[in-house]
Amino acid sequence: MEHSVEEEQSLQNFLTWAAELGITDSPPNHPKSSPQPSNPPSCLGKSLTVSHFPNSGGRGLAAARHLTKHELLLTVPKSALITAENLVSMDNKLLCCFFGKNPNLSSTQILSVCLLAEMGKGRSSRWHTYLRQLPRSYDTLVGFTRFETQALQVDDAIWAAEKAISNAESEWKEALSLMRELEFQRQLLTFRSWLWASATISTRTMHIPWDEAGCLCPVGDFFNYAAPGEDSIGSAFEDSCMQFSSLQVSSSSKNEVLERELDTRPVEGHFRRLIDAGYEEDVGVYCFYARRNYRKGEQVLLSYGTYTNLELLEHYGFILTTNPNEKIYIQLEPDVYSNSWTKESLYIQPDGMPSYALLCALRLWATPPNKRKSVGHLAYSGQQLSRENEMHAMKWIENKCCFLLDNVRSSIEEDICLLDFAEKLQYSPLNEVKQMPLACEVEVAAFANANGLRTVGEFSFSNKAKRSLERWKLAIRWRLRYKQILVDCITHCTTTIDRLSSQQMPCPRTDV
Ligand SMILES: C[S@@+](CC[C@H](N)C(=O)[O-])C[C@H]1O[C@@H](n2cnc3c(N)ncnc32)[C@H](O)[C@@H]1O
Repeated sequence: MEHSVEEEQSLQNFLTWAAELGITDSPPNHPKSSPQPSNPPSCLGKSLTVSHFPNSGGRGLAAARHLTKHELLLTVPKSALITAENLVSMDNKLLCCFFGKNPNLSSTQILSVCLLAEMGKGRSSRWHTYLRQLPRSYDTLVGFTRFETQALQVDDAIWAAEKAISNAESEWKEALSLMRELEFQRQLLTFRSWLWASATISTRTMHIPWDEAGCLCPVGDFFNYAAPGEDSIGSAFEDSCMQFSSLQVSSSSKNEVLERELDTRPVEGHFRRLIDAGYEEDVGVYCFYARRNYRKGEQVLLSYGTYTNLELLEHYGFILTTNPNEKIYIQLEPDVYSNSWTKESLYIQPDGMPSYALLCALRLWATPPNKRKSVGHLAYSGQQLSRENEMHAMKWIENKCCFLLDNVRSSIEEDICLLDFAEKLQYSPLNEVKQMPLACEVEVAAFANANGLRTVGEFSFSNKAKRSLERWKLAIRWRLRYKQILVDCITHCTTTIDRLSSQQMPCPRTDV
């Protein structure tokens, strides 16, 4: 990716500014800390450098040298963290508006208002150098147009997008009177500006114990994401702890427990780090650690938490082709559903296998009601109950997957074709996109229509259409992965049924 001289200069200014705030990748007492000042002064260069990774997050941080697992890589002092508290404390207008009043807004709404107020100050903002580095637009679900939302094809995903949009709209309306009271410029009062602020917060805030909205963490928010467990071969304990680490995660109480643990551990030393990032109260610093060893030049990644692809799309605006935490939730009919399982435990895994709970629930359902009690303990311990029972359960899952696949508008082959076409639209000169694949005609026409393009040949895109193309591709990639998992599940079920039906041996338990 090409970067303008201006962008490079702006990044360099930002890194110098960050160094002045005390942000550093070679903290004092760090064994790799160097007394030599860099020229121009920069907060990076000893352990990390800014680099571009086109297929895994774009701008990110690369290892500047060999990095060792659990090593402290970056520290950001509390005074450099951008929180609602410090934005309000340095702004008289905000202070007056909030002083003694409860604006009845959530902490995230308050941070959005503060962020927009800061944007309104332009160059005079204390955080101007940081704010300039922020993306101008995001691909989170909340920014999906109607066409892009429909391109997700699956009801649950469409519903998630519609809910995100309507929630954002309500939150914006609730905050409008405060923003008017603060005399925001007209442009900052728009829903578009609100979406930008809330997406900035959703994609970049990091957990802090004293504010649920989290904080913006200059330089620390340059780390791109890897799913917990994806690139670290840690112990089960370490992996489960990683779920609660770093970028704003769902449960603040879990974080508090974890941070209490962390406070007792030295920054460097013999103890293994439990997580890869967190605010350390005793030193008043946000610390980032290497989750594994890295070779020089490799991208250093952070776990923001455990997310399915739909959740990643909703909160961060991207998906992973290989996401170990992907799940296709399966709704059971009332006659199959057992209260013993939470709905979140009933799903198909990314490898196409039914989850433990789903299989247990179906094995019990496939057992005659009068026998369920006597075999319950076997089912709950994950055992196969009988050959017929297993075949019955597998047939149910297979039928369910076929039903779900029948309910989406396009096939896997069509999606692959469409994705290929959409990629070409982006990278090929116009005249190379000669023929539109027939199978994709309807959707391509809908895309052209939604973006005010008269014909599919007219693909010299406006910036708005380019952004829409990105989100459309994300929607296609999301639904494609969904369908591939369902197909893998069908293969698993049919293979199991074939194997069981060819077995000659009678099963030990023929009573179920
Ligand atoms: C905390 S920021 C990371 C830095 C960001 N790349 C930047 O340039 O500022 C999080 C955002 O980076 C992108 N991102 C992070 N990890 C990614 C990944 N593995 N694949 C694709 N995009 C990713 C997403 O846009 C996400 O919302």
